Amino acid sequence: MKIPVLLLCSAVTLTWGVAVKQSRKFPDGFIFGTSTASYQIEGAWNEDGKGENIWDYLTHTNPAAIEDQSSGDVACDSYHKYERDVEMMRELGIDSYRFSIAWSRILPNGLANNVNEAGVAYYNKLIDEIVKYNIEPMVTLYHWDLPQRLQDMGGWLNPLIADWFADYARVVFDRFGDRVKYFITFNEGAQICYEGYDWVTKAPRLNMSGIGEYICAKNLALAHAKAYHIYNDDYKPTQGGVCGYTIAVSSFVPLTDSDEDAYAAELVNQLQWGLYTDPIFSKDGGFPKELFDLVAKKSAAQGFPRSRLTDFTEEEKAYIRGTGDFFGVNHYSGSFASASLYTPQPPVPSPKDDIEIGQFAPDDWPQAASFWLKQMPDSIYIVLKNIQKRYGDVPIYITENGWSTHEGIEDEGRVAYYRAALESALDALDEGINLKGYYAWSLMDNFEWMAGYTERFGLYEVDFEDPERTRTPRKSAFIYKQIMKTRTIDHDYEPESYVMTIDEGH
Ligand SMILES: C[C@H]1O[C@@H](Oc2ccc([N+](=O)[O-])cc2)[C@H](O)[C@@H](O)[C@H]1O
Repeated sequence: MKIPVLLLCSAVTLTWGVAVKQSRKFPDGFIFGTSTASYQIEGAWNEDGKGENIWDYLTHTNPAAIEDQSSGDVACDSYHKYERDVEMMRELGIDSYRFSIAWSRILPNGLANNVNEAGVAYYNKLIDEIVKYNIEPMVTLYHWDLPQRLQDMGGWLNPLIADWFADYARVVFDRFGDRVKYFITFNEGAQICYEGYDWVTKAPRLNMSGIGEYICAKNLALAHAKAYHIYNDDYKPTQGGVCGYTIAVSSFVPLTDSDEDAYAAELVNQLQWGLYTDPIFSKDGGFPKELFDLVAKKSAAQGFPRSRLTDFTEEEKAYIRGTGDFFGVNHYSGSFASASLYTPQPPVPSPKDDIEIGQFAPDDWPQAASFWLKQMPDSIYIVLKNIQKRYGDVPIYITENGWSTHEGIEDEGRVAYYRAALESALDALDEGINLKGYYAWSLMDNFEWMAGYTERFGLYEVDFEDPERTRTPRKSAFIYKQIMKTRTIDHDYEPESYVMTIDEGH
């Protein structure tokens, strides 16, 4: 067995026998930012008319599902502390802030007949505060917090949800599009559909194995396309923004140079992201061919009269194709893919639809606090090349990238991860990949879904024992600030002190 050596594009060259670092610069106009999501930071779960969402429902009815039996009821309390959040953005000197809107905060029962003006007012205050300091807001319409009333009516399995989402999207564009120029419809299709309706690792935790994900994937694509067309036809001409889609993309590299392992890597890419993004970004539209054929074959062998993965009509394909102004990538890690070597060790994405593809993540890759997160060398470069190969020169934003620790201000693991990740992004830029920006996950510690508060991703530490939810910058905050300020990566830079200030102009 031959394990491929990854292409490591080194930033070190030899001059007169001495190793010197080339100081490569991020190009002018490259956007640096940080990301968060509503349920993970806002709290105020039932204040000022907000409706219940599927994470409120899950954490209240089944607290044991969450590792520390916690919830996002208060979280970072950003609903009340948003001014401090914006102050942190100014301290860091970010260009842009990605956050999400809680659907049930502005439409309490999910439907657009009843707009909660208090919820709208909260986002108006937040957006006004952001733009006041020349920070560009990037808004995700849906980061997993579906109004519970819509889930009661089937959630993402009910085809009517495409219209419910489109109506919600129209309210968002209408109320906030004068100041928001970057919209993302969905955060991570596979996590919404596969984890929510098959693997039961995310709300609503419905086990519709082998079919739930596929119904959801189709409804999600149609919902995205409807929202995109509304923006494109009714708002873009006057507001002039863009509307994209964000997906989790890991780097899957064939373990050997055999055809079987190449097929395994292709299939795992199709399972993780192609199922969601091919309908939007591929030349021909529709679901990925290999996966589509495989599910059809398996369905037939299982006695189903038709495939569990229902195809789009030609009209639907045409309606969805091309509905992405940019491709948002949430990238964290990767692994080798093998057709034969099945190694049930974390991180192992579940073999969806019983497709057993071996995932091989070497022991010597650094391990984060999250079981699924290992630091794969040069993985951003690999991922961006894969996307370019699949969809050409579509504009790409890395909308999330980050590293978890258990706690602590001296977060050397996160510092090393960010430096390596950004070097890898520079490698991709050097090769002309159309990468427009990079958002660190996350601005601050927050509610990490099923892991509760046991894993921390923040540039700022949050004290969840403190009613004030005090935020304190970690070492990584100073390192990221220095990178953004100089637009270069100085691997020797050490902060003089851990006192954060706002630089002139921010
Ligand atoms: C830590 C953040 O995780 C994001 O979700 C994913 C999903 C999939 C992978 N993956 O490696 O396959 C990584 C992260 C999520 O969007 C965000 O909210 C955070 O929880």
